[in-house]
Parts: sequence; C-alpha cells; structure tokens
Amino acid sequence: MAPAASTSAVDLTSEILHALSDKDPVLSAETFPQVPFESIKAALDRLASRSMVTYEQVEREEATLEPEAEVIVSHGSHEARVFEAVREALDGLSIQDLESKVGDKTVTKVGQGKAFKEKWIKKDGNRLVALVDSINDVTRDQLRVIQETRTHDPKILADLKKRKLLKMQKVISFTISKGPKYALEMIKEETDLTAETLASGSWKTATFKPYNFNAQGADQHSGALHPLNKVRHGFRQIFFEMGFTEMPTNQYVESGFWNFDALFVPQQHPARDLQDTFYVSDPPKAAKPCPVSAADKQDYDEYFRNVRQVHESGKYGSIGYRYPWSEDESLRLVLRTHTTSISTAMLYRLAGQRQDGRVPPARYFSIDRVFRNETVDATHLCEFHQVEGVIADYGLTLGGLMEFLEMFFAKMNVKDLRFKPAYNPYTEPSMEIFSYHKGLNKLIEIGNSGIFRPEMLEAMGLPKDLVVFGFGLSLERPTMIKYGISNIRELLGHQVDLNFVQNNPAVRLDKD
Ligand SMILES: N[C@@H](Cc1ccccc1)C(=O)O
Repeated sequence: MAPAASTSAVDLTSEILHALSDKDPVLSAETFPQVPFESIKAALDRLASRSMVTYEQVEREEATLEPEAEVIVSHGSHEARVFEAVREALDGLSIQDLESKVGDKTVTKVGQGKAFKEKWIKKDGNRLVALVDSINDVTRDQLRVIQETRTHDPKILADLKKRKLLKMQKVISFTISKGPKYALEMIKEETDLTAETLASGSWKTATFKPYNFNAQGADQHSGALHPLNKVRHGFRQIFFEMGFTEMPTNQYVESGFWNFDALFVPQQHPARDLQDTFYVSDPPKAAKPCPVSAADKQDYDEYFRNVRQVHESGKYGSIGYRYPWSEDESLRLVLRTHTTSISTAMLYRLAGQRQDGRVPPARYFSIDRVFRNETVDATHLCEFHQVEGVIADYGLTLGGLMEFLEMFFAKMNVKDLRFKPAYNPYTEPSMEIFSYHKGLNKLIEIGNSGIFRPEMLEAMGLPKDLVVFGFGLSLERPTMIKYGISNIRELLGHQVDLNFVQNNPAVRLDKD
C-alpha cells in the first residue's frame, strides 16, 4: 500500500499547479531549487497519473567552479596578480619582494611563468618589470561567465576543466506543462464506495481513484518452509521424475529385526552397540513380525526362521555368521538408525507379490528422520534425514548402479562422481559415493550404496535373479552446502534464526 502523502508532498503538488497557472506553461525544476529531485519527481508522478500535468525529464551538464576558481573570480588569475604587483612597483620588483607582496608562493610561481609567456613582464637585471600598461584577465572573465551561467563554449570548458578550475556535473530537470485535466487544486479522489457516500448521493459527483493494477501487495506474514523441507521437495521431484514411489516412513521406532537382522547385520555388529544406537526401554520388547493387513498372505514365521537360519548356519549358498542368534535381541526396540529398515519391509512386501516365481520390478524412495548416538559437533546431531532409494529389477549390474547414480546426481548438477569400495553387512559390493566440491576444493563423500545380498533378499522369498540396488545420503549435507551453513545448529534446534527460515528462497538443486 502506498504511504499516505505527507504535508510537504501536498504543498509541492499545489505549488507546481500554481506555478503553472501564472507563468508560461513550461516550467523547469529550477523553480524549486531547495526541493530534492526525488520529491519533485514523486509530486510530478502524482499529478501526471491524474493527467493534471505532463512532464519531461531533461538531462544536461553544468559547470561548477572549484574553490581555486572562486578565488580567481574574486582576486584575479595568478598571472594577473603577478602582473598587477609588478606594474604597481614603478621601478620593478625583486622575486623575493614579489613573493611577499602577492603573499602566496604558488600564485607567484605559476603566475610569473604565465606572465612571461604572455609578454606582460620581463627580467631587467634581477628585477621584474612590466612590459604593458594594462592586461585582459581572460581566465577570470571566462570563470565569471561560468559562475553566472554555469556553461560556456565547450573548448573553454574543456580547457578550464583540464586546469582543474571547474568540474562538470549532470543535472536533471523537468519541463512541466499543463495536462488535459489541469486545475489549480488537486481533487480528493475517493478510494471506496461506502454506505455514507451511497446514502448521501455524493458518489454521483465524487472522483474515484482508478485501480492501480501494478501496485504490489503488502508483505504477508505466512508460514515458511524450512530449508530442509525445500531441499527435500527438490529431491522428491527428482525421484518422481525417475519413476520412484514414496515409501511410508511414518514410524521412528523399529524392532532390531527390521533395522538390523532382516538386513543380515549380525547381532554382535558394533553398529548395534549402545554407543551407536538408541534403544527404547518401554515397552521392553516388540511383537514378532506379523501380517500388516488381511490381504497380507505372507508367511512371517517362515521369514523369521529364514533370517535366524541365515545368521546362525547360513542358507542360500552362504555359510552365515555361525553364532547363536537371539530372538530377544531381534525384538528389542530401537530408534531406527537408517530408513533401510523401511526399504527392507517394502522389499518383503514386494516378495508377497510373487507369482509364478516372479515379482514386478520396483523403484522406491523415502526421505525421513533417522537417529544415531553420535557425539554432537558442528556437522553432526543425534538425528538427521536420510534420502534413500531402492531399485529392484532383473539383470541389473554394478555398472548400471553407477550409471544410475550419475544420472540421479546430475539432476542436481553434481557431476564427476567417484566410487570407492566400502563395506555394509547388507550389500555386496558396496560403494561410497564421492564428488568433487568446487567451493571446498576437495572430494567429499555424498552417499553410500550397494547391491543387496542374497542372504537378505532370498530369506524374504524374492526370486534369485532379482537384483536390488540401494543407496542412501543425508538431506542435511546438501542443504548446508546449498544455503552456505557451516554449523548444523543453525539449521536444526533452538538456535535456528526464524528470519533465516522465513526469508530464504526456494532452492534449485540444478544451480550451483
Ligand atoms: N543404510 C545406508 C545407506 C544404504 C542404503 C541402501 C544400500 C546401501 C546403503 C546408510 O545408512 O548409510
């Protein structure tokens, strides 16, 4: 909304209207020498929008005198001052006397040189004597003209400018003339049709302010998406573009079974230590996996047995880990340490679609919170968001996984990936994904990936020739890079600046 007109702005519009009434209908900004340019322009725009005046903006160059030139205008040029001093002394002056008479070393020195050149003075022995009776102080005359008119012959202006006696300034002025709706007073324009104006009939004669369809609306105080949500949105778009469906991840608590055992993570694995994983003590134990709906015809008991067996003694061509697998351990409750627990449950559901020994190919993704018992520092919290994708299909190869990851990351302008062999209990082979970061000038790890092991997939009843890729990365890292945040506590937690959340633009993952 436009601010209400201040009194001085009203005065100015009325002054402009009056000035136009009793003068020639063309008038320039110099009529209001004390008023700043912006105010005149604003007043003119108000009048012009009502067709009361028309105006044109005129730009020209004006010359203004430098302080030294002001001195010349009042006392004469250096050479004229030297000449006058010499002429006044009837039998000439020594240089020292000249200097004390003029009272300025520079004036004496510069003026002498010029007076010699003009042949106004000459040297007679060691005295200076005048050669003429009077001189024309051209410089002073030129500067006087400029002082009054602010301009002169271009050649003269250029010469004086070179001598640093004046500077040129751009001056903007307005040529104003009466518009078709010119009047002495600005009529108050009504902005609303009210009950009163209708009842009194004053609407018939009132002038209504036209709609300004170009006006900007007032800032709205609305909610704002957190930067993590904006980046999450970008990732979701990429997944949808690539034919993925979103997995339901709305549970933070998992059993050890879905978080670890089903993934062929042995029960002694360090990731399952208290130091790494948060355990839930109440309730003390999860129920055994069971059908999730009436339509779920899977044999969970058999799956549970398969998992136990593949850990304890091996199956599906694997010799297993050879340790006594504990059912209680697998039924402990944990805050999920990765969303791969959900991917696993989804793959088991996919196995339930098996018909004539085949399941359909599938692409799943999720972006949600996971929890790890980490030491909190500038880049780690006890929780973060994991971006995870799973692709199940026939005839997939490791090269295909690399190619897919290159395509996926290229969609966010992350190119030149490097892959490094890694270890996950549930994938073989496994690869860490690295990318060269221009800003940090080094390779940084951006994700983890691999091909799920048969020990995991076959225990679910998935066909032997089905290959399943998996990959995961954090949402926080790309968000911190995109928004230039170096401390994760500026992104999450009580230290987050709400203005930062409110004012940040949407992120474009395809821009650097
Ligand atoms: N679960 C892995 C990511 C991953 C998912 C699927 C396959 C391979 C790796 C992690 O937390 O880092």
